[in-house]
Amino acid sequence: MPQYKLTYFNLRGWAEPARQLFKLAHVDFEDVRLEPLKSVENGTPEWEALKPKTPFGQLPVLNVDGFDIPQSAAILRYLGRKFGYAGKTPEEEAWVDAMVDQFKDFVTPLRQLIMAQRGGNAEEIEKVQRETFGPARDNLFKILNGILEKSKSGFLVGDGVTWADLVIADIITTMEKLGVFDVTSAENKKLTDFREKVNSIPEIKEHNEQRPDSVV
Ligand SMILES: N[C@@H](CCC(=O)N[C@@H](CS)C(=O)NCC(=O)O)C(=O)O
Repeated sequence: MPQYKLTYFNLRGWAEPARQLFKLAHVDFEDVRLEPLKSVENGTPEWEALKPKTPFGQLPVLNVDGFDIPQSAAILRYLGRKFGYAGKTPEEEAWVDAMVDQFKDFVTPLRQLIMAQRGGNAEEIEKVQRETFGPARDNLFKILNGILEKSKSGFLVGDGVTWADLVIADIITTMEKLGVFDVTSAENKKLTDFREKVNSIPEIKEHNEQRPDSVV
């Protein structure tokens, strides 16, 4: 069995679905958590020392028997294929990739919202919500709702859970914690039920109950 080491900050962020994949597959890994960044520009001493040694100067990085893999989606695709959570056919694999690519298009507006919330200026938060984050979220939710409507399994792709489900379920949690996803809203019912379905998988449930909590 290879030795896996996943290095990230002490956040859910870009690493959480990979941590969940290890739990789902019952595979041991070293969960290295650095102090969270003080801000995107201002790192921490332990990160400053590690950054130049990482392939792309960012985390997460997965190390497999001494071999480094950067970029969260590459890590997830690699683990998903190895552990059987990447889709059952090349077409399903393509759809898993497409779901996560679609989500990645949403990251810039989401980051703008997080930065505006951190700045604490109510006018700026309202502007980002109205002009960038809100329309991007509505577009993503329309796509996700359409897919879930047609899904026979309740998962996004095929008849079982894939790494795309873990990514999307986790980002719903982040949005809830940021105050921009209302679990009580009827409009959000499909997405709320979807997240519940993913988070009810026994291994995921156990992992989520034991993990350190964070907003992102
Ligand atoms: N596209 C990358 C984004 C990774 C990323 O943004 N990492 C941030 C933390 S969330 C980071 O390492 N920041 C520290 C830095 O850039 O110095 C991925 O998906 O892995």
